[in-house]
Amino acid sequence: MWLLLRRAYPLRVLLPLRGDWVGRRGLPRSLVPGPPRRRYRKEALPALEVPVLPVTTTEIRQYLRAHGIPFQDGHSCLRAPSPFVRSSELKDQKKNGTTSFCLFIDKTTGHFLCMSSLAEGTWEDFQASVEGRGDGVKEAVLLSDPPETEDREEVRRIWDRAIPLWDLPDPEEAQLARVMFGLTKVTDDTLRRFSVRYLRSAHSLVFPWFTPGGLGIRGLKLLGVEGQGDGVQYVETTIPRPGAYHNLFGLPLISHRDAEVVLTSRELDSLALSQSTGLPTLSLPRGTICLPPALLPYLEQFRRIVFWLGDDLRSWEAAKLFARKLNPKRCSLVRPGNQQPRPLEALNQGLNLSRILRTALPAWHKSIVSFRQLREEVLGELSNVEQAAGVRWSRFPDLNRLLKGHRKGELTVFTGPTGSGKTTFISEYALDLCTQGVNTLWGSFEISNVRLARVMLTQFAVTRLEEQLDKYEEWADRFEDLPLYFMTFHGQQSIRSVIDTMQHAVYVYDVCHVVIDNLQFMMGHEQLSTDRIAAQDYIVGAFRKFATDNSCHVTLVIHPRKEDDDKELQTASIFGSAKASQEADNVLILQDRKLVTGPGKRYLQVSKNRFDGDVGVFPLEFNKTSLTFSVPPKSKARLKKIKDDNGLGAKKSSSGKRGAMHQNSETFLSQDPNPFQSDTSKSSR
Ligand SMILES: Nc1ncnc2c1ncn2[C@@H]1O[C@H](COP(=O)(O)OP(=O)(O)OP(=O)(O)O)[C@@H](O)[C@H]1O
Repeated sequence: MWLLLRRAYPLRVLLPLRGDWVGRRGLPRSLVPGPPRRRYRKEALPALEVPVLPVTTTEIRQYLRAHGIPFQDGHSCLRAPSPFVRSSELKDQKKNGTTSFCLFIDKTTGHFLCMSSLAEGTWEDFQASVEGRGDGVKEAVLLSDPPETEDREEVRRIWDRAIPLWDLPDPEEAQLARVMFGLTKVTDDTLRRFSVRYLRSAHSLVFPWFTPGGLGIRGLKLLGVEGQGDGVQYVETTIPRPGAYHNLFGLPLISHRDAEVVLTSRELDSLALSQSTGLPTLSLPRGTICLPPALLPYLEQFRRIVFWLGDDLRSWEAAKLFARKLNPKRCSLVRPGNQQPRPLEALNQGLNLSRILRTALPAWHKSIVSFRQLREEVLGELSNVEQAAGVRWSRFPDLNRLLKGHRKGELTVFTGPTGSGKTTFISEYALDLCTQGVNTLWGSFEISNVRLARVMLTQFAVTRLEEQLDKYEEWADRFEDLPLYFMTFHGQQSIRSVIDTMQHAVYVYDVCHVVIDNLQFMMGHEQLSTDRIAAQDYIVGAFRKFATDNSCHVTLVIHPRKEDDDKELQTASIFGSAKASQEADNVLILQDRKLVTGPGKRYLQVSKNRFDGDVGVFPLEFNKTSLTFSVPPKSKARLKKIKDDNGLGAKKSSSGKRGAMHQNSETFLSQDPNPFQSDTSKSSR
């Protein structure tokens, strides 16, 4: 197929995000009116601010009762009559017999949405309006932001230019488009029901986002195709930008009587599913990346929700996380596997989609499970060994060789001497994952978010932006679309408020990696060293529990204890008791002493790896211009797998406790008093 496409379209057409013919969103310049536009935003960073005391469901219930507001308990929301519906609309609702309980209050955050007026706001906004503290402007203030004029115009312009596939004047072009998107078995009728169009100038499908009630168009998603090696990959562009694109594609086709729905991660899959099963189906706006709570009210009506997100382990993990938000008791999951590809592929392979749906497994597990309930999950891991090892770094191949990947639910402890570049390194390590779709929350207590974002943006662009300010907007736009969030804390914080913020981020933004820089900022002002050690143990325990309970990776920066200047750091050099290294799944040490052959040279030592036991060390070279660390191409010192880090590991394995430290049977170097000595003969590369 790729050859066919190559012949039909010049390469630059197939690579819509590159070249000078594209506008800011990757749309052809002809569709982007006027000179380059700048966006002025109040908040440049997606900073996370959480009320000091997050509200609980019990408090919401008590408040509603105390104010005489009737409510119904739903799966993820409480439903109540909306104070934001005008009296005329209320009369209409009564006449039509439609329910007046159209206000949905999120049980976890208190955030509300009025389905009738589309007013939305925080729990505090709601209280203010109930108590008449809204200064008479409540509706104007609370009504959800209309799309920016600029976006509205762009949406309208594209939508008007796009045409149904069957209206394309050249049948060959229509056929090619169908082949390109795998739509040869999807009928015109299906495309018509879902109002899918085609934009010839960008060779993209256009999926509309209609306002509830179907009166207007609120946004859209363009799906193009890009060449990648011998294959192709789909490229999505949304208007508005991904963070504000909350379209549940297929919603206008859902009747309020539908009690079941199948959720997919792509519009194309929903087309295939609907056509071959006739079941109600919706696709999530950003696939497996997130399920924004703003969408939960639209899913409240369903008694049963089946997730069929894709054919890989990542889709399976995302489905399990999303099911938690929707109440796992009503959710079932289609397990990825050879015989269960994603819906569009299943349709194209002539499989029976209804039969696959019947194999969906309940998402809900009791606290005690039998192997029978786990066997499918174990099979999933065994048949996707590479994916089970986690997301691989693109900039740090040696880290992949040792740790194999970045996995959900783990705790990584990272240490290194003062001023050695811990923040700089961990910033790039997290950015690398974030650019691959790992939703990341940063807690930077020492340096300001602006400074941190500046470092990250430089690393992202891999260039010194100070000298190329004309490129700033372009890079900043791309950076802004990363699933990256920052806590607004600075200086000393209580562990409780930090954990609450993390919990909020997991729920609202599906964050699956939290970086805490650094733990010392949660330890209060205890003077006595015994108090400090106890405080640290408590905090490490809290992060450990958080990581496990939320399937979220936590990377914790901890300062080392004061050591002699000429000593290498070891696992035991981490400040405090042995708790941090015992609880951690991975221990990383940034070493900057000995064998320093040039300025900026550092070594990264993996001294604990619970996943498969491989530990070792590799060099990092600092590039002062781009603030990046990279493996020097012709370095003599190469990755070395080492047996032990002189202490804790040996103790632990002899105690026979859980943990895969040092269990790997690969040929290790014998215990080396100086692990950094270059030894190319034993290089693993
Ligand atoms: N390998 C390196 N060589 C030279 N300079 C570096 C290197 N790594 C980082 N730097 C620079 O050193 C400064 C301090 O780096 P950074 O804040 O990352 O260190 P840190 O270990 O986190 O410090 P702290 O111990 O105070 O938390 C920054 O200006 C950074 O650009």
